[in-house]
Formats: sequence, structure tokens, C-alpha cells
Amino acid sequence: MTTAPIQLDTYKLGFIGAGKMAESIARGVVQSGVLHPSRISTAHSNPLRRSAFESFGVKVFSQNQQVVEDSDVVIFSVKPQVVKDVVLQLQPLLSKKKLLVSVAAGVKLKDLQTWAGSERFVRVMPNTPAAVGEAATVLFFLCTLFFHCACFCLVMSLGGAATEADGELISKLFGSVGKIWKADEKLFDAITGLSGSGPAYVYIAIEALADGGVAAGLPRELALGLASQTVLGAASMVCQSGKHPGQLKDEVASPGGTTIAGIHELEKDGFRGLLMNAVVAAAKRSREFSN
Ligand SMILES: NC(=O)C1=CN([C@@H]2O[C@H](COP(=O)(O)OP(=O)(O)OC[C@H]3O[C@@H](n4cnc5c(N)ncnc54)[C@H](O)[C@@H]3O)[C@@H](O)[C@H]2O)C=CC1
Ligand SMILES: O=C(O)[C@@H]1CCC=N1
Repeated sequence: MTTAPIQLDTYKLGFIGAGKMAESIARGVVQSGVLHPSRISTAHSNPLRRSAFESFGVKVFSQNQQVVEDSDVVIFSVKPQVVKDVVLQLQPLLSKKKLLVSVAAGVKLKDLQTWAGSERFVRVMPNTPAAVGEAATVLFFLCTLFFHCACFCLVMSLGGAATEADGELISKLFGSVGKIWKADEKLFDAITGLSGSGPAYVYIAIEALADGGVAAGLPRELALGLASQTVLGAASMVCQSGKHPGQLKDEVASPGGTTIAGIHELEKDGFRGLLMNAVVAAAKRSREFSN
């Protein structure tokens, strides 16, 4: 049975779970111009959550069912602990005409498809810098085997009812709020521990760098501005220079200078190991969410 294509220029997007991740995606998508806010909806009973979305033109219903009925693409953005109940509750409305997406950490695609009674499901691991168009997003979807122009095209994997066009739609949507990658689902826990949770590690680093500036005598506002711009600049150098971060680090550390004195302190206290441990621990926690 062929899957009805979703019209790129008219489809409507709904979020089940109007929280921080949903808001970040919605803000980024609207900011990018890919979707007008009138084509986006969600539902919440909390006035603060409602006004957060209504403030940039998103329609806020009172019930999840209304969101599903109003949407062609439905993003499940509730916590992993509740996603099963939420999908099961909405299952009667999740027709094959709708493209379903989950951003929930650790929840496996096969389980999502079972609960939804639909294989037209895509797993996505974004992060909150989507709100400013700088997300790191990874996609995984099972796609049907199909022949295209007499050549054989095996996209990702077999068995799903998501189509290549569905994958292109999701790639365009999340590509509008940052960079996208595709990866096998078995990597998703590690991906979640690194890029899903990673912004929080960097926020702590920025806060600590600013505290260091204050400890060295800087006014708080100047210290925070310098810390955040330094991290933004360093990340931009890695993304744009094509150089390895180790080389970029060596380019800053002058012999007998200030930087190597600071690096020595970091290395003495296991800075690298601490960051590695954070990613590994978050990936482990993500694995705990799967059935
Ligand atoms: N916050 C982040 O940086 C990231 C979050 N995620 C994933 O996104 C999902 C949401 O995470 P957050 O936005 O951080 O959590 P959140 O707690 O900010 O948002 C979840 C929202 O769902 C609502 N909710 C709870 N039960 C509901 C129900 N039955 N029907 C409708 N809404 C319901 C809650 O009131 C809350 O507003 C999680 O699965 C998480 O793993 C993925 C990547 C990054
Ligand atoms: O902390 C969490 O569980 C979510 C998933 C990745 C980032 N935030």
C-alpha cells in the first residue's frame, strides 16, 4: 500500500508535549521561515506554557487529541517516562496519513511504532539550541525498500512505512534549525548523552569560566559576555577551520605562557575525563528509558 505524501508547502505540525524542547524547535522553525506559526499547534493546560507558544503565534489547544486532528506531522515531545501512555492514548487518531516523530530520549522506534499502530514514525535527537538555529540533530527512520528510476535505492533500513519523502520533510524541518546527521538507532543513546545533553555541559563551562573571570577581578557582566563569546568562537573555529581541536588548542598555548598554565590546572584535575564521564553517564541514563 503506497503512503500518501505530505505536502511540503501546506502541512501542519503539532507538538504533543509543550515543553522546553518543543518550544525550542517551534521557535527555531518559525524564526527560519520554514513554517508560519499558524501551521504549528500544541496543547497545554498551564497558562505559562500556553502563553510561551502563543507569544510567537502558535495555536494552543486544550487537548492532545485536537493537536493530532489538526496536524499532518506530529512530534511527540513529552518525557520518555510518559511517551508510551501518551501514544497509546492517541493511537486511534494516529492514521497512516500522519507522519509521527519522537524526540524522546531512549525510546526505541520499534516500541513507538507498536504503541502507535503505525510504522510511519521517525526518531529524532535534537537539542535546545534549535531555538537559535544552531541545533545538532540526528535522525533515524526505517524506510521502505523501493526502486527509483530503475536503480535500486535502499534508504536507511527496511520495514517502515516512512517514505523517502517523509525523510526529506523531516530533514528540511530540522535542517532549518541547525545541522543534521543520520545515524543508526543503536547509536542514539550515545548521541543523546553527547549532543542531546551536551548544551548543559557547555552552559556549566560558560558559567564556571565567568566565575573564574570574576575570581580574577572582572565585573560579572563582562565576565559572562567574554566567557560565552569565547566558547562560541572556539566552537566556530572547530566547525569552520577544519582543524582538530588539539591543534587549535596548541595555537593558543604559547610556550611558558598563560594558557599552558591554565591547561595544566585543567589536566591536573582530569577535565577531559570529567567531560567523558558526563557523556557516558548520560548515555547510560538514556538506555534506562528503553523498554
Ligand atoms: N530538553 C532538552 O534539551 C531535550 C529534550 N529531549 C526530549 O524531549 C522530550 C521533552 O523534554 P523537555 O522539553 O525537556 O521536557 P519538559 O518537561 O520541558 O516538557 C514536557 C512537557 O510535556 C508535558 N506533558 C506531560 N504529560 C503530558 C501529556 N500526557 N500530554 C501532553 N503533554 C504532557 C509537560 O507538562 C511538559 O510541559 C523528552 O522526551 C526529552 O527526552 C530531547 C533532546 C533535548
Ligand atoms: O535531560 C534529558 O533527559 C533530555 C534528553 C536530552 C537532553 N535533555
